[in-house]
Amino acid sequence: MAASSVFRQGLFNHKVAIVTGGGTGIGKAISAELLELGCSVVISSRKAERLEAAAQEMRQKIPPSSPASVTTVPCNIRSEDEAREHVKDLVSSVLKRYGRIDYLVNNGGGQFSSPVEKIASKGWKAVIDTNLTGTFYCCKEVYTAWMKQHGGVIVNIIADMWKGFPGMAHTGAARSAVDNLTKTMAVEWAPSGVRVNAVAPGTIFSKTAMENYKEFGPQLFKMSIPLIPAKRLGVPEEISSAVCFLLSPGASYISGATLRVDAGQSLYHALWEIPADCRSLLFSSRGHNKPFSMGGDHGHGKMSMPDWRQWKVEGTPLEFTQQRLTKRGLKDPWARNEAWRYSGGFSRAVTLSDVLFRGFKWGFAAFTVALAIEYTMFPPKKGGH
Ligand SMILES: CCCCCCCCC/C=C/C(=O)SCCNC(=O)CCNC(=O)[C@H](O)C(C)(C)COP(=O)(O)OP(=O)(O)OC[C@H]1O[C@@H](n2cnc3c(N)ncnc32)[C@H](O)[C@@H]1OP(=O)(O)O
Ligand SMILES: NC(=O)C1=CN([C@@H]2O[C@H](COP(=O)(O)OP(=O)(O)OC[C@H]3O[C@@H](n4cnc5c(N)ncnc54)[C@H](OP(=O)(O)O)[C@@H]3O)[C@@H](O)[C@H]2O)C=CC1
Repeated sequence: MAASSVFRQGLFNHKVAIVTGGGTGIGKAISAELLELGCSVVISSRKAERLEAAAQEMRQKIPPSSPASVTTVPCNIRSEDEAREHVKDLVSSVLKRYGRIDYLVNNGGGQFSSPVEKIASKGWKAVIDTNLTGTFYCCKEVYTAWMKQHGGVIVNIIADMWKGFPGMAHTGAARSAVDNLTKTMAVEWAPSGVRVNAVAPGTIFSKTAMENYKEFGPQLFKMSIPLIPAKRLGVPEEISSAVCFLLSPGASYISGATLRVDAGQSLYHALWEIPADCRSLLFSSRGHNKPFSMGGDHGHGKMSMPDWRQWKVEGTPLEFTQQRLTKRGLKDPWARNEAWRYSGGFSRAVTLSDVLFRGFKWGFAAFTVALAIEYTMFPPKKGGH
């Protein structure tokens, strides 16, 4: 429940909002703050019991004088053919009950952590269908059924995927797509008086968010702390106030924007660790292509500028690359060609021809100068010998 909103009481009196994933974490904080400001909220997600428990809890905090109410509508936004129908039912039941939809907050979503190479196609689809297609369905349905004629405001919750999302590529791709979708809808739906914005949270602690990552959860959230300029995790209420602002008339001239609510996290380090002895196979052979490791202490937050003097040479590039490719089981001629190319063989060949060319060039120049000197000092006698 929102501690206490910084916004004016009654700001959203008689308005109606749908908040997907409104029964837990960030969605619950958004719903609670909207309720506190007088808005009626429909919370919607897959787990009906958990939704109802959250609604009960929030209901108790609504003052009797407030016009606000909270309702639950179970709905799976994930598109497995019938998802579109689920979303249609959600929207029509809200219109039936309240007769209007002023705000839509697409917060429901999530993912599992996995490196790209380990993501199964079913897992990829699950995350894309939830976060991208589910958001699309909700926006489209709310727009066609209500906002097209009456206006409204949409806020999409995305993520800190600005530098890619190593460890969660599927969600990075989906959220990036929603960032783009936000801009398109902002323009296409402007004539209807619909504003569409997004909020990109940093790492926000909630029990449910942490539990999603099972035993890895506590570690994941703890590991994030040093990588956040504020040196702490965010809390759901800090996302909620940004969402309420974007929904409010205070943001009446803001559309198509994505607000990063991450204490500068997206500008700072990334959680994905690259081993200290990493050697890029694509490193140019011009002078710096030797495999290296960095000496000294180059932990997170400590490395400012690499100290080139600390590079240590470990074998020839070709040896290293061959070892690496053999380890990966790449034994075909293509792999060997690649090994040769990436390890600098190609560049060395280019360098050799360059040296030969220069040799010829300077040799020719020297010969011409020598000839000129000889002709000046010993001009040929007229009339021959
Ligand atoms: C390092 C990072 C730095 C990143 C550092 C980031 C810091 C933290 C930032 C926090 C960001 C947040 O969003 S926190 C919010 C977290 N909350 C959520 O994610 C809640 C919603 N999430 C979910 O419901 C699930 O995660 C999601 C996978 C999307 C859907 O789950 P479901 O149970 O509905 O799906 P299922 O049908 O069981 O699974 C579908 C397929 O997905 C795949 N799948 C599902 N879980 C899987 C798993 N743990 N590992 C592999 N694969 C999995 C399998 O292929 C499944 O098929 P089978 O093989 O057949 O089973
Ligand atoms: N916490 C964080 O650090 C960050 C969170 N986010 C995003 O913010 C949003 C809220 O996350 P947060 O509150 O932290 O975590 P939670 O796990 O608490 O919230 C996720 C919510 O989404 C709902 N949901 C998941 N899948 C579906 C579905 N298919 N249909 C309908 N609802 C669904 C869940 O409810 P149910 O299980 O009942 O369906 C749950 O209420 C998510 O989109 C998350 O990815 C983004 C960046 C960082």
